[in-house]
Amino acid sequence: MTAGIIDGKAVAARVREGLKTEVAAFHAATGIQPGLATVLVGGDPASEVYVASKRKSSVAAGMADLHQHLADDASQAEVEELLKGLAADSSVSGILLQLPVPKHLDAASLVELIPFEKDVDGLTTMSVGLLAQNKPGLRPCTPSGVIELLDSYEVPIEGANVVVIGRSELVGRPVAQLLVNRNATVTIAHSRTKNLAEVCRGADIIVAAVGVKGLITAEFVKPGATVIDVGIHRGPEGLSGDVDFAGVAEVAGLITPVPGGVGPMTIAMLLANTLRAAQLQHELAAV
Ligand SMILES: Nc1nc2c(c(=O)[nH]1)N[C@@H](CN(C=O)c1ccc(C(=O)N[C@@H](CCC(=O)O)C(=O)O)cc1)CN2
Repeated sequence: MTAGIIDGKAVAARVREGLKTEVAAFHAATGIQPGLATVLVGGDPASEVYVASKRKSSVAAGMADLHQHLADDASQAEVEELLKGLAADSSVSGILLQLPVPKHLDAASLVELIPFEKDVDGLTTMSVGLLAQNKPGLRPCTPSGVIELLDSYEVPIEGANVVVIGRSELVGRPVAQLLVNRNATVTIAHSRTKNLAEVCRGADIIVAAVGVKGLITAEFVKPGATVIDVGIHRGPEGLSGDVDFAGVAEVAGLITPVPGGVGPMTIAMLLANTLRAAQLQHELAAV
């Protein structure tokens, strides 16, 4: 293996430590304890694990845990009622609707009930617009985590050729926009892209967020390129990503592992967004 490993666990731990100090300082200066309302509908096992981790990490950072759990058969109206209540509650700094929600619910319209200043997932139309216009706002957590990893390992973004594989609203589109806002030259590849391996071989940075286990193999990668794997696949042999780690690590300059790469950054950036949301609401209240 020639590639250096990007240690997401270590970067996330550093971010979380810094936030703990910032939260304490904000609390002491304003009397406001940032509060995170995670909303889980149903009992999807992976979602339960992620939400438990978000709650534990928020408390460790000095925030209030304002978790809400609704049954699997909660109606659209019940979830709407809950979200409207949280939107109006001044003790709630950030609201997060854990995805996916059960199939009978319309996730997109539920997300729109979150006011932009509490949208710690950065998924509302308002937050997406602010990102597109490169205006201050709350950015989606996994994409911000990708940028934080690149910055932590001093990977140049400005002027870099980046291929993002995947165009989801949660990861592909926002990460591409964040990279464009940092003056990268970005190609968004997807299931209809022709000659994907050839397109990827032109990249200084590859962000794989396509949801196909092991799709990115060594022949997709220019020697020395940075490879960021956002995929998570559970199999009998444990977790793996969209990247064939062993093969690609022979060619890449830097690579994220799965687990221990991008995943831990998602929760660290959520905490950063929750503090930022509390600060934003404090500033808006003073106007
Ligand atoms: N409302 C949201 N829903 C979902 C999001 C999101 O950002 N907002 N992202 C994913 C799931 N997710 C957080 O919710 C998440 C995924 C992975 C990890 C993580 O730490 N992964 C670890 C492995 C953990 C494990 O053993 O499973 C790693 O990669 O090292 C954290 C959060 C979908 N839903």
